[in-house]
Amino acid sequence: MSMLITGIRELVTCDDTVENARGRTNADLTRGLGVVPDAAVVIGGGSEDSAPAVEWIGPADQAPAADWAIDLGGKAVLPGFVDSHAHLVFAGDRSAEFAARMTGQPYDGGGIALTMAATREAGDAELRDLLAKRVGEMRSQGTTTVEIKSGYGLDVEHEVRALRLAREVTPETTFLGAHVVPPDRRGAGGREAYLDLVCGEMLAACAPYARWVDVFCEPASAHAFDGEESRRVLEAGRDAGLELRVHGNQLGHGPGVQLAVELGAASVDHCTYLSDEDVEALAGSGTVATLLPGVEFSTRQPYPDARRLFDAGVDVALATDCNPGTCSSSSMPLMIALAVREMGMTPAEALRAATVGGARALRRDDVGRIRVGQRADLAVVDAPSVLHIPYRVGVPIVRALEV
Ligand SMILES: N=CN[C@@H](CCC(=O)O)C(=O)O
Ligand SMILES: [Zn+2]
Repeated sequence: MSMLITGIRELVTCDDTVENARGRTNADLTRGLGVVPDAAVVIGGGSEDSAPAVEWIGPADQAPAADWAIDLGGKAVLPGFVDSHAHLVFAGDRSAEFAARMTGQPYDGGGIALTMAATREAGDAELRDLLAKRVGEMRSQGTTTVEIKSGYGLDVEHEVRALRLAREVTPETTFLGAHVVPPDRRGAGGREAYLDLVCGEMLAACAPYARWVDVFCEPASAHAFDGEESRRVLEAGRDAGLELRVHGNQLGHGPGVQLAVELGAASVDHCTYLSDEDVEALAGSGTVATLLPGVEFSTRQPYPDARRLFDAGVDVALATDCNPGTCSSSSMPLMIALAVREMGMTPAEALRAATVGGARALRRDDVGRIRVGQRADLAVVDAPSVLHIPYRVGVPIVRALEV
């Protein structure tokens, strides 16, 4: 079965091989997005084993026939967002912590223990329901690929459970046993013993359910891990066959970025505090800098300067980091608006960072662009141009197209 989609006023492909159509409204402002104006797309295939794929893209007046057709009536279409950083397997409520921060309380990672307790307490069915609700919330805002981390179980049984549940909804699962040292392990020698567990029994039990290993590398937090501890976790994960990602430089300057680059991590996420050496290291590397503006919004930390990264030639992605502590929003459109308003990105840069940038951060080339042969993961904007995404901030105008 094939489906023809017409009535696409602006098709944003994020494909560098598609030359941005010139001489039309907003041509300069959407440069780099590979725009096809007044376009049509044909989607085909799709079975139990394979996702529907894009079969044809082009001007609507040249579109081939298909088994059935829908007319979007003049909307914009773009690749579904790739949210490459999220923590969705958790229970409990930390809205009071957010409220306290708004009146000056700093964030230090200490609240993770509260979520750990609530998550361990929750049954599988409750966690599965919460997870499904959060993934649904993301789809309803245009996200079609999401990475999900463990990190609120912090013992073997509950870390495995988190990854098993996450695996039910995405192949992009990340083992984050090294999120913080859990409170019951913080006595003398407990820290070392916890790291032994993370790099030994816990990793062995979690690896079958994970693609990635991650670590909260943050010497500024007493709860998280310093450079040497983080290196140990990442190397153990790599030896177990996992690929690497890092939480780095969130609360202060630190070794996270340099370590991620040295070990060839796919992405280092947060990058709130960057030295010139960090930017230089990222620029010459295969490591993406993933910015998480919802965290700066929700912790009142300073927004990093994305311009500095783009000017240095760093690969940049945008993600939500949706989690109960530092960013409770699952909205990629909000991240785009914040990146434009607060981080110095142009709308086109932010849209690329949220699509093809996220795909790079996950080392995926089948998502993040609209291209013949790729997955038909499309998002529809209830407006004639994608520029409306940051412009109409807070208004739910983007959704994943169900095909
Ligand atoms: N920084 C570490 N982990 C999460 C926050 C976790 C929490 O506070 O619950 C983050 O990415 O910001
Ligand atoms: Zn995170």
